[in-house]
Amino acid sequence: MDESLLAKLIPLRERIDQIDAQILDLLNHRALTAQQVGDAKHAHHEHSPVLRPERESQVIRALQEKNSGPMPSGAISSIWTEIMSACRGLEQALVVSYLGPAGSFSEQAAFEHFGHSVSSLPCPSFDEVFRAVQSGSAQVGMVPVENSTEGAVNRTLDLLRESNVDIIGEHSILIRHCLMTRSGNMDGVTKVMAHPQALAQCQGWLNAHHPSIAREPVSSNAEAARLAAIDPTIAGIASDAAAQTWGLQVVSQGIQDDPHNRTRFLAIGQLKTLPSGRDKTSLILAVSNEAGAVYKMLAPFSTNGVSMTRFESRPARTGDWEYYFYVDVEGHQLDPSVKRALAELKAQCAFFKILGSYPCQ
Ligand SMILES: C=C(O[C@@H]1C=C(C(=O)O)C=C[C@H]1O)C(=O)O
Repeated sequence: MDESLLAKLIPLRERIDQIDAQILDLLNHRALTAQQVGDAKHAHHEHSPVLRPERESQVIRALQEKNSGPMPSGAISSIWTEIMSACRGLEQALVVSYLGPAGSFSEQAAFEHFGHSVSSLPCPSFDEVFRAVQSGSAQVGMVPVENSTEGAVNRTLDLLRESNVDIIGEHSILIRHCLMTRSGNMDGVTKVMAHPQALAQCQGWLNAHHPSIAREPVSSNAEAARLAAIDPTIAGIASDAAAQTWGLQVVSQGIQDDPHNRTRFLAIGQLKTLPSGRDKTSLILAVSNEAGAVYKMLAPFSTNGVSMTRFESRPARTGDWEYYFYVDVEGHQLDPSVKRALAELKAQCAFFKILGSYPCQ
């Protein structure tokens, strides 16, 4: 290296080493303090939850507001997610269930949301993810609920209605699909495998580039990658991370039809999240199949000044054109206006279920 450059770098690197030593000291100081919080919670109530999603959101938002740069706001969020994950991990490793195997987008969402100091429980289906949370073998789970290209993830909607878990957070990620094989080319490939959602998100590209190769749905994209790793006649559609996890070569990158393809995931658990100051409430409603019923059903939101951010319907499977309506509104169920709207809805709806209030991402 150039002598004059080296002369400039040496003191700067020494300064960075000093700063890192200070950060390390502070991190340990923080970890000890978080442990004291844990001890205080435990002394107060043996089963007090270690994870407080609203507190973690408040910590990150407060730092983002305080931040004057040049650290980007997104970096503040990912760095502190990891710091809090490590602090929590000292008290108790949070067990997180999600649709596996390793390398799935659900795994990515789970790590981005809860940090890496967790214990992972990859499951073979969404049903198993819910079951793990409900039985307590996982404290939290991460499931996809909607995609910007393909819409609702119906199985998740049904499981939210059937099971007894709370939504405790949301996390949306950009979904970039890759086509991958063992060899890095498509020679001898007879099947493209992926989760049905991924096949749908890439159908235009597949029609244009590999119209004659059969498409076969499997339980997850990472599962397709796992299968492609043992069979050279299979190409998988999955994430970059899955290609690395399963030792595959990427044939084509970014093959999703929409370059802005995003999936929103929900964090689920068995705990009630308190207001964080910027929250959302999700619920399921149903009314009788009569003229004007849906219009009337929604009136309590507008009369109480509550904004609706999502409205989705699922057939109730009665064969009678009856539906469950999945509604997201701004605010926490403990906020006075939301509370009033919910009380009115509960009194008038044939079906009413609160899925949870949780911090907005
Ligand atoms: C330390 C606490 O417990 C956990 C860890 C947190 C942290 O490291 O900042 C924040 C919230 C909780 O999930 C707390 O409740 O403040």
